[in-house]
Amino acid sequence: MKKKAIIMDQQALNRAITRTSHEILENNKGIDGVTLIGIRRRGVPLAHRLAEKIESIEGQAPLIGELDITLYRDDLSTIAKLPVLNGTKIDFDINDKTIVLVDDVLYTGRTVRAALDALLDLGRPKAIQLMILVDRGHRELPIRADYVGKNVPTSKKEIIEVHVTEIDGEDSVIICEE
Ligand SMILES: O=P(O)(O)OC[C@H]1O[C@H](OP(=O)(O)OP(=O)(O)O)[C@H](O)[C@@H]1O
Ligand SMILES: O=c1cc[nH]c(=O)[nH]1
Repeated sequence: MKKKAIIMDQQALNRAITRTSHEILENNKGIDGVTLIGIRRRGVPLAHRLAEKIESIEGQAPLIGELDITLYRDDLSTIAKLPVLNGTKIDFDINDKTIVLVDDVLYTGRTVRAALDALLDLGRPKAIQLMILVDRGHRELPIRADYVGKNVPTSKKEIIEVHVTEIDGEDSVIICEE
């Protein structure tokens, strides 16, 4: 994979978090009953950043959970023989909550579909919304994001790499090509 271009630096990523935090608040008329659930791995630090920003704007922090969707991917058989659901941490009742799912990249939509399955096994939320840092197109399922950090038109040969300080030591979004 050759690095082609940096499409978001730390400042751009921060601005996207700030804007989408405002959009989440505006759309839900505040944060009462709203929870953020990050999809592992990089959706989790992004959910924490949104929660911090929302708290700084609203004076109230939303509850945060983490979802590991390994068991629910529809390409599971190609990933591992004995997969384990090892990282789901949702310490609150999701019934009747508005859940904002958070992930770094939206591509085919299969990860989000799996996340919806995983969540609906845990209860009956009032609504589920989707925040994505980078929407690169090429959907294979009828899924769209409610809040988008940046739309990046891509070819299928390209790859979007999201780096976050908490996991990768820096904040950046890079487009790579074969
Ligand atoms: O819309 P999709 O086609 O499902 O692609 C999007 C997913 O792909 C990436 O995860 P990946 O499975 O590559 O693992 P990673 O999180 O370890 O990078 C990314 O973090 C999204 O969760
Ligand atoms: O380009 C892509 C596609 C799926 N997941 C990623 O992280 N990047």
